[in-house]
Amino acid sequence: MAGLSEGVILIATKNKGKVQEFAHAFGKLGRTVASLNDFPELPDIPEYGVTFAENARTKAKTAGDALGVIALADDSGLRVEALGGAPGVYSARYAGEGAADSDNNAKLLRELKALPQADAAEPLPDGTRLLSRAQFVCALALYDPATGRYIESEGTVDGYIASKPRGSGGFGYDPLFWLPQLGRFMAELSKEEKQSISHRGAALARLMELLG
Ligand SMILES: O=P(O)(O)OP(=O)(O)OP(=O)(O)OC[C@H]1O[C@@H](n2cnc3c(O)ncnc32)[C@H](O)[C@@H]1O
Ligand SMILES: [Mg+2]
Repeated sequence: MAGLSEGVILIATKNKGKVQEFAHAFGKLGRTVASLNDFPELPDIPEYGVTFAENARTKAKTAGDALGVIALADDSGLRVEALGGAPGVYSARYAGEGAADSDNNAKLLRELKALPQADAAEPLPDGTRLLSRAQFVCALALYDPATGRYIESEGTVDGYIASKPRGSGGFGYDPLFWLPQLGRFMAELSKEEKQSISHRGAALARLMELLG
């Protein structure tokens, strides 16, 4: 099994969008990251948890124990008010196991447009509707296999799900997530801007505080 060089931070994820965001955040601190894409021999980690925090702990522990290094895991997703908090912990597989981001986004729009209820806010100037309030959530777990202990944090960001996608940055549901505080879509932000406002950026800042 390939090893991990000294000082490299292991992110227990296979999501390339997350890897890029962590690489950006830790790059500013002079650190590089590795991910589970660098260890294809490790089996997929099942996500049976009913909370983001539970799934984050499972991913960090499984990867950390398997590789014998400190591991940082991220479990995240989207809570949509008009859908009673769905897709929540099922965000990655909303349109089915192995679903692509585009499938999940298409299902989200289908579900929201099928609801009888009124839009959540006035349309944007170009007529794009704001279908529901929504919140991105990110739970982080840092696990040390030497002690069996975790350091955990959580971050959120509030916004709206728009009726049409905009922007080509980020990943996942970013092109549908409109930020009223910026008047822009999450997928229109640079990595730096996204880190400063996102659920992941907030969770990471909190984790750094806890680490002192
Ligand atoms: O479990 P790992 O390997 O980390 O990768 P994953 O993609 O399966 O990640 P999750 O289980 O945490 O599922 C999170 C899903 O929520 C969505 N999501 C999370 N953070 C997001 C973000 O910053 N922007 C857009 N969508 C996000 C995205 O669709 C992810 O697939
Ligand atoms: Mg996952």
